[in-house]
Formats: sequence, structure tokens, C-alpha cells
Amino acid sequence: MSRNAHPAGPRHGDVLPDAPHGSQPGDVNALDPAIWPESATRVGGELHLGGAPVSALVLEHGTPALFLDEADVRARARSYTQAFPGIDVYYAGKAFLCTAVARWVDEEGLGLDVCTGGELAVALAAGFPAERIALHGNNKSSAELGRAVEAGVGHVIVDSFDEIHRLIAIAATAGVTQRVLVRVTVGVEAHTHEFIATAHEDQKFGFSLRDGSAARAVAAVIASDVLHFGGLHSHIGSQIFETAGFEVAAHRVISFAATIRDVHGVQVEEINLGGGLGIAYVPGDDPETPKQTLERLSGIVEIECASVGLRLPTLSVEPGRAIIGPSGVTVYEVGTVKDVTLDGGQRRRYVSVDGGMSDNIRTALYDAHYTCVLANRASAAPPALTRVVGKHCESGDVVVRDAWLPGDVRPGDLVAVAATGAYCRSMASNYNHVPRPPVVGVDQGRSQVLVRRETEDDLLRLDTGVAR
Ligand SMILES: Cc1ncc(COP(=O)(O)O)c(C=O)c1O
Ligand SMILES: N[C@@H](CCCC[NH3+])C(=O)O
Repeated sequence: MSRNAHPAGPRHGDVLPDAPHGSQPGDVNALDPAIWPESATRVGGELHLGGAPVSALVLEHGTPALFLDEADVRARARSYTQAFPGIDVYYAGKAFLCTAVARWVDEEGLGLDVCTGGELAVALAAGFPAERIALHGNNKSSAELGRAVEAGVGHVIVDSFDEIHRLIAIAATAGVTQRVLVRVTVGVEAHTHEFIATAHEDQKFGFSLRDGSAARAVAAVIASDVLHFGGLHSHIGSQIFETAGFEVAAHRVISFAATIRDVHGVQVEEINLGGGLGIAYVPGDDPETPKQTLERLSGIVEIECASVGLRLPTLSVEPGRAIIGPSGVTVYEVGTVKDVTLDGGQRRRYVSVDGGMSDNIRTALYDAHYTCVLANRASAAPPALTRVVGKHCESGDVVVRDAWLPGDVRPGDLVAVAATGAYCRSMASNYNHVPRPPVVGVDQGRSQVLVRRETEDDLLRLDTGVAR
């Protein structure tokens, strides 16, 4: 298992100053359409997002800020629902959720996957139809389960025997029948960073197919008269480019569905193959289109079902990153530029920006790679290999490990980092008491604050002021 979220060998983002493959890119001002949202263009050298110049966006909203291209999010959501009619698509809210995004995906006809009471609260506050909400989580509390049952969520994906017992008690008290899917661990080693692979045996999610826990969980659900067994769920990991893992997962889940039919005489209504579809972060990343992926998954399910004589279940998926990731761009202001001399004499340039690991932990956590550009102007200066770092008191506070930026980047310039829509703001922290940045929707030249910037007052609001 690779440690790297991008395990496919050397690439642009891995280049060190002294590396033999450290060739300079052709044009450091270019915006690769595979990485940037469709509305990202340069007008007179300046980056425009959602039809607005970045200087105007920053004047109004400050830096750092995460700009979300609404049309891009909606188009990606639609590309899933329209790619393959008949497949149910749930947007995985963990990638990023606020009430506006919940409404966008609702309007585009998707369901919503939430995995905590907090995400459920945001979905309900947005008026998201409860019957199209699915509740995940390996440690749902009684309060979270109770809230979900009371709200009438479409299904709960059960993940432990404790939870099944808890849910039976809650549904019985509420006098309702709750539909559930059983999350199974299929034993697949997904080709992604080990922290985001979720289908190998030795981790916390799901019931193992191998040791019989999944069979016992399904039996417990079927035996309960307040739970309705809706089907099976498998999620093998995140930022996955190869579909081989999904093929193995589908094969194992469908064999299990055939066993359930044979043992219990119960037809599996739905098979959810989870999320995990990768996106392009750096040049050369080449994910499949939603249409290609869904066609392939549905083809695999059809073949597997035919081979065991199983009636075709509804297929569902839960993309998060692939819907919201490429639509987000984080814009920072450069504060300092410093060149250091490495052992061996090479120089490395450190460009410090006004955010960092508090608004994007992925570089530090997963060795993730990003693409960035000088945003307020184009520059013809020779490119310099640059490390874009944050303002936190931590040497691992890196936003973009190795980027080619024009050699004349200076304090006051704006740097835009692409593909930050997923798992950046949603995993943001207040480390060093840095207020979290706003999320600003951009569309057709207009911008709207979706989540406002935190203030120092917000930080102090939780501090009771009690001395002891
Ligand atoms: C159960 C489940 N579904 C869906 C997702 C969404 O994954 P992604 O954003 O990679 O599509 C995740 C996160 O990995 C998950 O754990
Ligand atoms: N948070 C991870 C993905 C895993 C999320 C859901 N299980 C990332 O940033 O890539």
C-alpha cells in the first residue's frame, strides 16, 4: 500500500530541485482545464473565477478564501445523475457541506450522505428531503440515531452490532420501521493513501465478509421486525483512479447477496458501491468521467448478478470529492518570500501565504499534491521551483510542496490553489487560533458568501473566561 495519495510514480508535484525529472513546465500561467473549474480563465493576465476577477473577489471577501463555482458543482452533480439513469446518486456531504450546497444537490436530484448529527443538522436546516438522506458512521450515538429516525431518513447504513441493537430499540420506541443497509468490508486493498482506504480487513469500518460478521449482521437485521433490510453497502476508499477495486468489491458483494437470498429467501434491493472516484489535482492525473465509471460499475453489477442468477438490485453510489473538489479554488495572499540553500547548494524558494494547514490539512496528512498559479497577474519571469507554505507554527505546514511559480512572486501577490473544494474547508481547524476562511459561491460574475469567515470574536465566544 502506497503512503502517497497519488501512488502512480514520479509526477510534476514530486519534483525536487535536484531531481533528474525536474523539468520546468511550459507555461506557469496556464490553467489546465482538467484541474481548474471551467470558469477559471485569465483576462488580461488576471485569473477570473465564476466570471469575476480575482482581485475584485478578494477586495470583497479577503484572503484566504475558498471560492466555489456553483455552475461547476451543479454540472458535476448532473453529470452523475444523467450519466446513467437508474443509478441513485448520493452526494457525500463530508467532502463539503453547507446549506447552499445541500440545496444545490437537492435541486439537481441527488440524495445526500451524512455521517454525523452535525451533517444531518445542516441537511435538515437546508430543507433537504429526509427520505433522500442516508446516515453513515461507525459510531453513531443514540442521539444521532434517534434524530435520524425521527426525521425519517431514507436509510441508515449500519456499521456495528452495538448500533444494530441501539437502532432496534430506537425504532421500536418510535413505532417505525427503519430501512437499513449493512456496510460490509470486502477485503480490497484500494490503491490510494492508507489513511483513506477503507475496505481492507484491519480498519474500523463495516462488517467483515471474511469472518462471518457481515452474515450475522444481516441475519440480525432480517430477524428484527422494526428494521427493513434494504441491502448492502461497500466503500473501498477515496481518490481512486483504478476501477479494479470496485470490480472486486462488486463481485464479493453480489456473491454475498446471492448467499443472503439462498439462506434467508430475501432479495437484496439495493447495492451501494460507495464513493471514492478520483479527481485531477496535478497534470497527468487522468480520472474517468462519471459516465465511464457508472457504465463500468453497472456493467460489472449486471454481469455478476447474471452469474449468480440474482435479480438486478438498484445500484447506488456516493461521490463527494468528484462533485465538489474541482469546483473549489482557494486564494491566498503572499506574505513573505524566502530563499534557502539546501545541502548540495541548490536553492529552494518558500512562499508563505496567509492560511495553511488550518484550511488545507491534506498536504500534511496525506502527502497530497496540488496545482497553484500566480492569480492577480500573469508573469513572464522565469519559473522558480517553489514551496507554498502556510503561517502556522509547524514546519509540516505545507500547502503545495513543489510548485513552479514565476520567479518574481512577491508579497501582496495572490496565489490560487486548484481543486480545494473537497476535504479542505470540511477538515479545517482553528490551529494557532487562525479563523477559518469563508466559502464564497461564484457564478456569472456574482459572488455570495455561503459560509462567512470566522472572526476573533468567534474564537473567543467559546472561551468561557473562567480562570479556574
Ligand atoms: C462511506 C463513504 N461514502 C462516500 C465517501 C465519499 O468519498 P469520495 O469523496 O472519495 O467520493 C466516503 C469517503 O471516503 C465514505 O467514507
Ligand atoms: N478526507 C479524505 C478522504 C476520506 C474521506 C471519507 N472517508 C481526503 O481528504 O482525501
